[in-house]
Amino acid sequence: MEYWTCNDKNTFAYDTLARRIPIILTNVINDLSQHFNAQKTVIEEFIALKNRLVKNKIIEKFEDLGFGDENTWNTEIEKSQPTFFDCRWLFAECYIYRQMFQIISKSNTIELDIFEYRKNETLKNNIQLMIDYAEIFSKYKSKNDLNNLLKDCLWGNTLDLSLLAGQKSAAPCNAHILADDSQDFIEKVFPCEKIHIVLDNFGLELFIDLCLATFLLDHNLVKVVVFHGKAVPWFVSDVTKIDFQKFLELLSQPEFENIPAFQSLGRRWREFVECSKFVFRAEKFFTTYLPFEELQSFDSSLHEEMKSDGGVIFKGDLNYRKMTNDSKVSEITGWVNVTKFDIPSLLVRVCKSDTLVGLKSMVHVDDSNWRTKGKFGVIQSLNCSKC
Ligand SMILES: O=P(O)(O)OC[C@H]1O[C@](O)(CO)[C@@H](O)[C@@H]1O
Repeated sequence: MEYWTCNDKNTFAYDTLARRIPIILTNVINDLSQHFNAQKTVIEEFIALKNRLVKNKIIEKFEDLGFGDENTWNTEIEKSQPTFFDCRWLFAECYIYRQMFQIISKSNTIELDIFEYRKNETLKNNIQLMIDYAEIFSKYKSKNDLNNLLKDCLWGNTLDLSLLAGQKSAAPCNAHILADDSQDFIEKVFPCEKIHIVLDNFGLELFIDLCLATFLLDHNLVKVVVFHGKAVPWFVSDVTKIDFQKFLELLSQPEFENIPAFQSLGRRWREFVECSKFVFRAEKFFTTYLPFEELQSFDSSLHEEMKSDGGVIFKGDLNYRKMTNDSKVSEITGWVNVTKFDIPSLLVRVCKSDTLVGLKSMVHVDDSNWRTKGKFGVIQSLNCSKC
Protein backbone atom coordinates (compact mmCIF):
# COMPACT_ATOMS: atom_id res chain seq x y z
CA MET A 1 0.00 0.00 0.00
CA GLU A 2 1.24 3.51 -0.81
CA TYR A 3 0.59 6.45 1.51
CA TRP A 4 0.69 10.23 1.05
CA THR A 5 4.14 11.50 2.01
CA CYS A 6 5.48 15.04 2.10
CA ASN A 7 8.51 14.86 -0.17
CA ASP A 8 6.80 15.05 -3.58
CA LYS A 9 6.62 18.75 -4.52
CA ASN A 10 3.54 18.26 -6.67
CA THR A 11 1.33 17.15 -3.82
CA PHE A 12 -1.01 18.87 -1.41
CA ALA A 13 0.91 17.03 1.35
CA TYR A 14 4.08 18.92 0.38
CA ASP A 15 2.13 22.18 0.17
CA THR A 16 0.81 21.57 3.68
CA LEU A 17 4.29 21.26 5.17
CA ALA A 18 6.03 23.80 2.96
CA ARG A 19 3.39 26.56 2.99
CA ARG A 20 0.29 25.98 5.12
CA ILE A 21 1.87 24.86 8.40
CA PRO A 22 4.51 27.65 8.40
CA ILE A 23 1.63 30.16 8.01
CA ILE A 24 -0.18 28.53 10.92
CA LEU A 25 2.98 28.66 13.06
CA THR A 26 3.51 32.31 12.16
CA ASN A 27 -0.08 33.07 13.19
CA VAL A 28 0.50 31.29 16.52
CA ILE A 29 3.70 33.27 17.11
CA ASN A 30 1.90 36.56 16.34
CA ASP A 31 -1.12 35.65 18.48
CA LEU A 32 1.10 34.67 21.40
CA SER A 33 2.78 38.04 21.45
CA GLN A 34 -0.21 40.21 20.49
CA HIS A 35 -3.15 38.54 22.24
CA PHE A 36 -1.75 36.31 24.97
CA ASN A 37 1.22 38.28 26.24
CA ALA A 38 3.15 34.99 26.31
CA GLN A 39 6.59 34.43 27.85
CA LYS A 40 9.50 35.17 25.52
CA THR A 41 10.84 31.61 25.91
CA VAL A 42 7.55 30.13 24.68
CA ILE A 43 7.58 32.33 21.59
CA GLU A 44 11.21 31.39 20.95
CA GLU A 45 10.34 27.71 21.10
CA PHE A 46 7.64 28.18 18.47
CA ILE A 47 10.10 30.05 16.26
CA ALA A 48 12.59 27.18 16.72
CA LEU A 49 9.94 24.61 15.75
CA LYS A 50 9.14 26.57 12.60
CA ASN A 51 12.86 26.81 11.74
CA ARG A 52 13.36 23.06 12.20
CA LEU A 53 10.42 22.46 9.86
CA VAL A 54 11.46 24.86 7.09
CA LYS A 55 15.06 23.58 7.25
CA ASN A 56 13.72 20.02 7.09
CA LYS A 57 15.64 18.79 10.14
CA ILE A 58 15.41 15.30 11.61
CA ILE A 59 12.37 15.27 13.86
CA GLU A 60 12.95 15.17 17.61
CA LYS A 61 11.50 12.69 20.08
CA PHE A 62 8.99 13.84 22.69
CA GLU A 63 10.03 14.48 26.27
CA ASP A 64 8.19 12.38 28.81
CA LEU A 65 5.98 14.99 30.46
CA GLY A 66 3.44 12.42 31.62
CA PHE A 67 0.76 13.00 28.98
CA GLY A 68 0.80 9.27 28.28
CA ASP A 69 1.31 9.02 24.52
CA GLU A 70 5.05 9.79 24.40
CA ASN A 71 6.16 6.15 24.00
CA THR A 72 3.85 5.60 21.04
CA TRP A 73 5.32 8.62 19.24
CA ASN A 74 8.94 7.94 20.20
CA THR A 75 8.86 4.28 19.16
CA GLU A 76 7.72 5.35 15.70
CA ILE A 77 10.32 8.15 15.47
CA GLU A 78 13.16 5.80 16.54
CA LYS A 79 12.31 3.36 13.73
CA SER A 80 13.59 5.62 10.95
CA GLN A 81 14.58 8.99 12.48
CA PRO A 82 13.02 10.85 9.56
CA THR A 83 13.24 14.51 8.62
CA PHE A 84 9.95 16.42 8.52
CA PHE A 85 9.51 15.98 4.77
CA ASP A 86 10.47 12.26 4.87
CA CYS A 87 7.46 11.49 7.02
CA ARG A 88 4.10 10.23 6.00
CA TRP A 89 1.83 13.25 5.69
CA LEU A 90 -0.58 12.20 8.44
CA PHE A 91 2.30 11.55 10.84
CA ALA A 92 4.11 14.82 10.06
CA GLU A 93 1.03 16.99 10.43
CA CYS A 94 -0.07 15.39 13.71
CA TYR A 95 3.55 15.50 14.98
CA ILE A 96 3.73 19.29 14.52
CA TYR A 97 0.50 19.92 16.44
CA ARG A 98 1.69 17.55 19.20
CA GLN A 99 5.02 19.45 19.32
CA MET A 100 3.07 22.71 19.71
CA PHE A 101 1.33 21.18 22.71
CA GLN A 102 4.65 20.05 24.17
CA ILE A 103 5.93 23.65 24.10
CA ILE A 104 2.85 24.82 25.99
CA SER A 105 3.07 21.90 28.46
CA LYS A 106 6.65 22.78 29.32
CA SER A 107 5.72 26.36 30.16
CA ASN A 108 3.52 27.17 33.13
CA THR A 109 0.58 27.82 30.85
CA ILE A 110 -0.74 24.30 30.20
CA GLU A 111 -4.33 25.59 30.04
CA LEU A 112 -3.44 28.04 27.25
CA ASP A 113 -5.19 27.32 23.95
CA ILE A 114 -2.88 28.79 21.32
CA PHE A 115 -5.72 28.78 18.78
CA GLU A 116 -8.29 30.45 21.04
CA TYR A 117 -8.04 33.85 19.36
CA ARG A 118 -8.62 32.34 15.86
CA LYS A 119 -11.49 30.18 17.09
CA ASN A 120 -13.19 33.17 18.73
CA GLU A 121 -12.83 35.20 15.55
CA THR A 122 -14.42 32.39 13.53
CA LEU A 123 -17.19 32.07 16.03
CA LYS A 124 -18.05 35.77 15.65
CA ASN A 125 -18.17 35.31 11.89
CA ASN A 126 -20.32 32.18 12.25
CA ILE A 127 -23.04 33.68 14.47
CA GLN A 128 -25.34 34.77 11.63
CA LEU A 129 -24.91 31.38 9.93
CA MET A 130 -25.85 29.68 13.20
CA ILE A 131 -28.95 31.88 13.54
CA ASP A 132 -29.94 31.01 9.96
CA TYR A 133 -29.29 27.32 10.61
CA ALA A 134 -31.41 27.32 13.78
CA GLU A 135 -34.32 28.40 11.54
CA ILE A 136 -33.68 25.52 9.11
CA PHE A 137 -33.34 23.03 11.97
CA SER A 138 -36.65 24.13 13.53
CA LYS A 139 -38.43 22.88 10.37
CA TYR A 140 -37.10 19.30 10.71
CA LYS A 141 -40.10 17.63 12.33
CA SER A 142 -40.09 14.09 10.96
CA LYS A 143 -37.64 11.20 11.30
CA ASN A 144 -37.24 11.32 7.51
CA ASP A 145 -35.45 14.64 7.87
CA LEU A 146 -32.41 12.84 9.27
CA ASN A 147 -30.92 12.49 5.80
CA ASN A 148 -31.14 16.27 5.23
CA LEU A 149 -29.65 16.90 8.62
CA LEU A 150 -26.68 14.67 7.81
CA LYS A 151 -26.15 16.66 4.63
CA ASP A 152 -26.16 19.85 6.71
CA CYS A 153 -23.57 18.23 8.99
CA LEU A 154 -21.49 17.54 5.91
CA TRP A 155 -21.50 21.11 4.65
CA GLY A 156 -20.89 22.37 8.19
CA ASN A 157 -17.48 20.74 7.73
CA THR A 158 -16.61 23.03 4.82
CA LEU A 159 -14.88 25.64 6.92
CA ASP A 160 -11.83 24.86 8.94
CA LEU A 161 -9.12 27.17 10.00
CA SER A 162 -6.16 24.97 9.12
CA LEU A 163 -7.35 24.78 5.51
CA LEU A 164 -8.01 28.49 5.28
CA ALA A 165 -4.34 29.30 5.84
CA GLY A 166 -3.99 31.61 2.89
CA GLN A 167 -6.91 30.55 0.74
CA LYS A 168 -10.68 30.85 0.47
CA SER A 169 -13.10 27.96 0.73
CA ALA A 170 -15.45 27.19 -2.17
CA ALA A 171 -19.22 27.13 -1.76
CA PRO A 172 -20.59 23.57 -1.70
CA CYS A 173 -23.84 22.23 -3.17
CA ASN A 174 -25.67 18.93 -2.87
CA ALA A 175 -24.83 17.97 -6.47
CA HIS A 176 -21.27 17.66 -5.23
CA ILE A 177 -21.97 14.84 -2.77
CA LEU A 178 -20.05 11.95 -4.32
CA ALA A 179 -21.54 9.22 -2.11
CA ASP A 180 -24.46 9.21 0.30
CA ASP A 181 -24.79 5.97 2.28
CA SER A 182 -26.66 7.56 5.17
CA GLN A 183 -29.63 5.23 4.71
CA ASP A 184 -27.45 2.12 5.22
CA PHE A 185 -26.10 3.55 8.45
CA ILE A 186 -29.52 4.70 9.68
CA GLU A 187 -31.03 1.24 9.08
CA LYS A 188 -28.10 -0.59 10.64
CA VAL A 189 -27.61 1.54 13.74
CA PHE A 190 -30.87 3.20 14.87
CA PRO A 191 -32.50 2.95 17.32
CA CYS A 192 -29.69 2.29 19.81
CA GLU A 193 -28.77 3.21 23.37
CA LYS A 194 -25.73 5.32 22.63
CA ILE A 195 -24.16 6.90 19.55
CA HIS A 196 -20.64 8.30 19.39
CA ILE A 197 -19.83 11.43 17.39
CA VAL A 198 -16.12 12.04 16.80
CA LEU A 199 -16.17 15.81 16.50
CA ASP A 200 -14.18 18.03 14.22
CA ASN A 201 -14.42 21.84 14.16
CA PHE A 202 -15.68 24.53 16.54
CA GLY A 203 -18.22 27.13 15.38
CA LEU A 204 -20.95 26.44 12.83
CA GLU A 205 -19.89 22.80 12.42
CA LEU A 206 -20.21 22.09 16.16
CA PHE A 207 -23.57 23.91 16.18
CA ILE A 208 -24.96 21.62 13.46
CA ASP A 209 -23.47 18.52 15.14
CA LEU A 210 -25.28 19.49 18.35
CA CYS A 211 -28.50 19.93 16.32
CA LEU A 212 -28.00 16.41 14.93
CA ALA A 213 -27.57 15.03 18.45
CA THR A 214 -30.72 16.88 19.58
CA PHE A 215 -32.68 15.41 16.67
CA LEU A 216 -31.52 11.88 17.53
CA LEU A 217 -32.64 12.29 21.14
CA ASP A 218 -35.94 13.99 20.24
CA HIS A 219 -36.89 11.17 17.86
CA ASN A 220 -35.93 8.44 20.35
CA LEU A 221 -33.29 7.14 18.00
CA VAL A 222 -30.73 7.17 20.84
CA LYS A 223 -30.72 7.73 24.60
CA VAL A 224 -27.20 9.11 24.93
CA VAL A 225 -24.82 10.96 22.59
CA VAL A 226 -21.10 10.81 23.38
CA PHE A 227 -19.06 13.59 21.76
CA HIS A 228 -15.37 12.88 21.36
CA GLY A 229 -13.30 16.06 21.15
CA LYS A 230 -9.60 16.78 21.48
CA ALA A 231 -7.56 16.57 24.68
CA VAL A 232 -5.24 19.34 23.45
CA PRO A 233 -5.56 22.24 20.96
CA TRP A 234 -5.46 20.52 17.57
CA PHE A 235 -5.49 21.42 13.86
CA VAL A 236 -6.41 25.00 14.84
CA SER A 237 -10.20 24.70 14.97
CA ASP A 238 -10.84 21.29 16.56
CA VAL A 239 -13.13 21.24 19.60
CA THR A 240 -11.59 20.91 23.08
CA LYS A 241 -13.49 20.45 26.35
CA ILE A 242 -13.27 24.18 27.12
CA ASP A 243 -14.59 25.03 23.64
CA PHE A 244 -17.51 22.67 24.15
CA GLN A 245 -18.42 24.13 27.56
CA LYS A 246 -18.02 27.68 26.29
CA PHE A 247 -20.24 26.95 23.32
CA LEU A 248 -23.13 25.72 25.46
CA GLU A 249 -22.91 28.85 27.62
CA LEU A 250 -22.63 31.18 24.65
CA LEU A 251 -26.17 30.77 23.36
CA SER A 252 -27.74 32.13 26.51
CA GLN A 253 -25.58 35.26 26.68
CA PRO A 254 -27.60 38.52 26.98
CA GLU A 255 -26.56 39.56 23.46
CA PHE A 256 -28.68 36.70 22.08
CA GLU A 257 -31.76 37.23 24.23
CA ASN A 258 -33.72 38.31 21.14
CA ILE A 259 -32.98 35.04 19.40
CA PRO A 260 -35.45 32.57 20.91
CA ALA A 261 -34.04 29.59 18.95
CA PHE A 262 -30.63 30.14 20.59
CA GLN A 263 -32.15 30.51 24.04
CA SER A 264 -34.13 27.32 23.77
CA LEU A 265 -31.34 25.23 22.18
CA GLY A 266 -28.80 26.54 24.71
CA ARG A 267 -31.10 25.68 27.63
CA ARG A 268 -31.87 22.22 26.25
CA TRP A 269 -28.19 21.45 25.57
CA ARG A 270 -27.18 22.39 29.09
CA GLU A 271 -29.99 20.18 30.45
CA PHE A 272 -28.82 17.31 28.24
CA VAL A 273 -25.34 17.68 29.75
CA GLU A 274 -26.75 17.80 33.30
CA CYS A 275 -28.75 14.59 32.84
CA SER A 276 -25.86 12.90 30.93
CA LYS A 277 -27.70 12.61 27.63
CA PHE A 278 -24.86 14.65 26.16
CA VAL A 279 -21.44 13.45 27.28
CA PHE A 280 -18.19 15.11 26.21
CA ARG A 281 -14.95 13.14 26.29
CA ALA A 282 -11.44 13.72 24.94
CA GLU A 283 -9.45 10.48 24.68
CA LYS A 284 -5.74 10.62 23.89
CA PHE A 285 -6.14 8.32 20.89
CA PHE A 286 -7.58 11.20 18.84
CA THR A 287 -4.42 13.28 19.20
CA THR A 288 -2.06 10.54 18.08
CA TYR A 289 -1.13 9.93 14.45
CA LEU A 290 -2.63 6.44 14.54
CA PRO A 291 -5.23 5.29 12.00
CA PHE A 292 -8.55 4.18 13.46
CA GLU A 293 -7.82 0.52 12.84
CA GLU A 294 -5.24 0.88 15.67
CA LEU A 295 -7.91 1.93 18.19
CA GLN A 296 -8.19 -1.60 19.58
CA SER A 297 -4.47 -1.85 20.34
CA PHE A 298 -4.10 1.72 21.68
CA ASP A 299 -7.31 1.92 23.74
CA SER A 300 -9.08 -1.44 23.88
CA SER A 301 -11.77 -0.28 26.30
CA LEU A 302 -12.86 2.59 24.03
CA HIS A 303 -12.91 0.20 21.08
CA GLU A 304 -14.99 -2.32 23.00
CA GLU A 305 -17.40 0.36 24.20
CA MET A 306 -17.93 1.78 20.71
CA LYS A 307 -18.40 -1.69 19.29
CA SER A 308 -21.02 -2.73 21.80
CA ASP A 309 -22.90 0.60 21.65
CA GLY A 310 -23.92 0.59 18.02
CA GLY A 311 -22.22 3.11 15.80
CA VAL A 312 -19.86 6.02 15.36
CA ILE A 313 -20.21 9.17 13.25
CA PHE A 314 -16.82 10.55 12.22
CA LYS A 315 -16.77 14.20 11.21
CA GLY A 316 -14.33 15.83 8.86
CA ASP A 317 -11.32 15.36 6.69
CA LEU A 318 -8.71 14.47 9.30
CA ASN A 319 -10.92 11.68 10.67
CA TYR A 320 -11.42 10.45 7.11
CA ARG A 321 -7.66 10.34 6.59
CA LYS A 322 -7.28 8.40 9.83
CA MET A 323 -9.92 5.93 8.74
CA THR A 324 -8.35 5.40 5.32
CA ASN A 325 -4.83 5.42 6.78
CA ASP A 326 -4.13 8.28 4.30
CA SER A 327 -3.75 5.65 1.60
CA LYS A 328 -2.71 6.75 -1.86
CA VAL A 329 -5.23 4.73 -3.85
CA SER A 330 -7.85 5.30 -6.50
CA GLU A 331 -11.31 6.39 -5.40
CA ILE A 332 -12.85 3.06 -6.43
CA THR A 333 -10.61 1.08 -4.07
CA GLY A 334 -12.77 -0.87 -1.60
CA TRP A 335 -12.77 -0.04 2.12
CA VAL A 336 -11.47 -3.52 3.01
CA ASN A 337 -8.21 -2.62 1.27
CA VAL A 338 -7.52 0.42 3.43
CA THR A 339 -8.83 -0.34 6.92
CA LYS A 340 -9.59 -3.17 9.32
CA PHE A 341 -11.77 -0.92 11.50
CA ASP A 342 -14.73 -3.08 12.49
CA ILE A 343 -17.42 -0.84 13.96
CA PRO A 344 -20.46 0.46 12.03
CA SER A 345 -19.48 3.99 11.07
CA LEU A 346 -20.60 6.97 9.06
CA LEU A 347 -17.91 9.25 7.63
CA VAL A 348 -19.24 12.75 6.99
CA ARG A 349 -16.49 14.63 5.24
CA VAL A 350 -15.86 17.53 2.88
CA CYS A 351 -12.91 16.57 0.64
CA LYS A 352 -9.92 18.70 1.65
CA SER A 353 -7.17 16.16 0.97
CA ASP A 354 -6.36 13.72 -1.83
CA THR A 355 -7.43 10.55 -0.06
CA LEU A 356 -10.71 9.18 -1.33
CA VAL A 357 -11.91 5.56 -1.37
CA GLY A 358 -15.01 3.42 -1.64
CA LEU A 359 -16.76 5.18 -4.55
CA LYS A 360 -18.76 3.21 -7.12
CA SER A 361 -17.11 4.89 -10.10
CA MET A 362 -14.20 7.16 -10.94
CA VAL A 363 -14.81 10.90 -10.67
CA HIS A 364 -14.04 13.11 -13.67
CA VAL A 365 -13.74 16.81 -12.91
CA ASP A 366 -12.15 19.52 -15.02
CA ASP A 367 -9.92 20.74 -12.23
CA SER A 368 -6.87 18.80 -11.14
CA ASN A 369 -7.21 20.16 -7.57
CA TRP A 370 -10.85 19.21 -7.07
CA ARG A 371 -9.99 16.75 -4.28
CA THR A 372 -8.55 19.38 -1.96
CA LYS A 373 -10.69 22.45 -2.61
CA GLY A 374 -13.51 21.68 -0.18
CA LYS A 375 -16.12 21.71 -2.93
CA PHE A 376 -16.99 18.01 -2.91
CA GLY A 377 -18.08 15.82 -0.04
CA VAL A 378 -18.96 12.27 0.94
CA ILE A 379 -21.26 10.59 3.45
CA GLN A 380 -19.92 7.04 3.48
CA SER A 381 -20.85 4.10 5.66
CA LEU A 382 -18.55 1.36 6.80
CA ASN A 383 -19.41 -2.02 8.33
CA CYS A 384 -23.12 -1.53 7.66
CA SER A 385 -25.11 -4.32 6.07
CA LYS A 386 -25.25 -3.04 2.52
CA CYS A 387 -21.80 -1.54 2.22
O1 LIG B 1 -11.22 19.99 9.85
P1 LIG B 1 -11.06 18.85 8.93
O2 LIG B 1 -12.23 18.63 8.04
O3 LIG B 1 -10.64 17.60 9.65
O4 LIG B 1 -9.89 19.24 7.98
C1 LIG B 1 -8.57 19.28 8.41
C2 LIG B 1 -7.75 18.58 7.43
O5 LIG B 1 -7.80 19.23 6.24
C3 LIG B 1 -6.53 19.56 5.84
O6 LIG B 1 -6.48 20.91 6.13
C4 LIG B 1 -6.35 19.12 4.43
O7 LIG B 1 -6.38 17.77 4.42
C5 LIG B 1 -5.52 18.87 6.69
O8 LIG B 1 -4.51 19.70 6.98
C6 LIG B 1 -6.34 18.35 7.77
O9 LIG B 1 -6.17 17.00 7.73
